[in-house]
Amino acid sequence: MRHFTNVNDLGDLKAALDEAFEIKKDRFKYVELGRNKTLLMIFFNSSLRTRLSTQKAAMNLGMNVIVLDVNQGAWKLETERGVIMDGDKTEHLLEAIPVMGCYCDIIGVRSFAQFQNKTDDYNEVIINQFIKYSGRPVFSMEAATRHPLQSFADLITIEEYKKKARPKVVMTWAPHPRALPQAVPNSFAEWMNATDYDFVITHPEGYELDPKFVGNAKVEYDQMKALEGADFVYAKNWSGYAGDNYGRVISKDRAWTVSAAHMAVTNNAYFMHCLPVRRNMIVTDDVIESPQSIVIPEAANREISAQVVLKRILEGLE
Ligand SMILES: NCCC[C@H](NC(=O)CCC(=O)O)C(=O)O
Ligand SMILES: NC(=O)OP(=O)(O)O
Repeated sequence: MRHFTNVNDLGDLKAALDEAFEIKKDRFKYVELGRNKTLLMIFFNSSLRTRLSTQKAAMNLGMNVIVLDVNQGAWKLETERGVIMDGDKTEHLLEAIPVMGCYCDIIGVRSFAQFQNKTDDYNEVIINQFIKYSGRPVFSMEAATRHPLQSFADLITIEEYKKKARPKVVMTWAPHPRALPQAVPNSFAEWMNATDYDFVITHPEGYELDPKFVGNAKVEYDQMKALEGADFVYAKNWSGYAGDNYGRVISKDRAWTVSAAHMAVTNNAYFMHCLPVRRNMIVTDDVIESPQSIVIPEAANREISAQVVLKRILEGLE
């Protein structure tokens, strides 16, 4: 594997899951693979899980790791071409990217949607410039439209906890005070569509996601109806995608906050969230603290998903 930005880069999901469970049994089996190889992780946005789990995965593979928080200590980067750089931005991404490529073997990039230009966001202009100009394999640590390391960890988690071959998985929108990207729900939908699970998406009207990601999912506007009989409840906030609602908060309706009353109509479902989560906005304290909440094992699987991806990229290095 050269780059990793979406589900298709992984190929056969069954094989990827087998590899994940093999690694989970013995995390240090491939500790020689990354010897003298350097991972550079670049963060344009904050992170707890991605940063720690990806670094741990790289260390399990024997790699060296460098982390750059672009907003803390690096020069301010210009991303648009053709701009007269007479403002506060010191360096252009077009020089910074190939320079960063000189110091490492693999690059991970976190760069959220900026909500200034939907076309740029949905064309993934930032991570695609890293792919084009770094000369290195690049993987997404959450880009503008997808968060594939998260979705892969979510899939591993569902496979570990499911009690039937074809569980009902419901992704529900939940309220949040700020405008959040669509990357996590887009990506989760993309990965769920690559399985044969019974997959349902529920959200208030106006929160329709890009049809490209919704795929064959059933969209149900009645949250309680959607949750009936669910085996997994995957909560997430996202901001509007369609038309003028792009990047906007349309509703903060706390009737959508996942509570015990919501979980009561499910098939004793497991509760999932990628974290960080705003308690009593997205989910009530009692639900996230309940035995059915698997948010911690879900986060733990981020180390495994990252390790499969790094292992495959290392195996593909010339
Ligand atoms: N990678 C996990 C989620 C990251 C991001 N959440 C956030 O920015 C939360 C910010 C806040 O709660 O203020 C998102 O939704 O894509
Ligand atoms: N779930 C996730 O990606 O968390 P961080 O934003 O903390 O990395």
